[in-house]
Amino acid sequence: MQSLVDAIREQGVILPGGFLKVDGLVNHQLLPRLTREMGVRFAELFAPLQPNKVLTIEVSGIAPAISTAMELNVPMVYARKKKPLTMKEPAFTASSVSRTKGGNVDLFISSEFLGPDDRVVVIDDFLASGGTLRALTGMIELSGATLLGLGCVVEKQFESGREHLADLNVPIHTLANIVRMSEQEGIEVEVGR
Ligand SMILES: O=P(O)(O)OC[C@H]1O[C@H](OP(=O)(O)OP(=O)(O)O)[C@H](O)[C@@H]1O
Ligand SMILES: O=c1[nH]c(=O)c2nc[nH]c2[nH]1
Repeated sequence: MQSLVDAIREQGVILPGGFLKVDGLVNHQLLPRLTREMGVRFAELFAPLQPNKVLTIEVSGIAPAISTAMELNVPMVYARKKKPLTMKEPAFTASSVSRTKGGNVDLFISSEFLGPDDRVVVIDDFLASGGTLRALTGMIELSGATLLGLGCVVEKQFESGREHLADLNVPIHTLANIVRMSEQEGIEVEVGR
């Protein structure tokens, strides 16, 4: 998605520890036109698989996921990082690591909203190590739903998440790909794959 690549070139900041700050478009402030375009692109890529649900994880996955779900006209469910008292049992759970906040997080999805009839596309903001997507796909498996594909707004190719998830045997689509980045050479970003 060229508009996203341009925005990352303009606004992306490299932080210590291999983090890319794109708070002005993905992780703090959201830009309606850009977010809508993300959904349109993901919907084009995944519609042929006939999903009936989009799954993501709070918090930064929600915007691209709802944009995609609106285009596909299917419900969007997000995994919660704290179990609310309104959540009906049984809930599917998994553990993942919060990359930006540090530490382990427990994830919860109610069996009310994910089950064997669901054909699911997972959308998130970043594909880095792939750990978060692994946790989400584990919950899909527990629920008996079918995983159709994975979509992320930004891929950090140098963290090899795509390779780590290859055994899932589903299409992985990203909208912008960070090939490499360093404080000396800057951000090398290309249209996703
Ligand atoms: O591929 P991985 O190595 O798992 O990294 C990607 C994950 O890291 C971030 O989550 P985080 O909990 O840090 O942030 P958020 O609360 O903004 O969603 C991001 O939102 C992805 O979910
Ligand atoms: O804002 C972010 N920047 C990153 O580099 C990153 N990697 C995983 N999750 C991330 N979130």
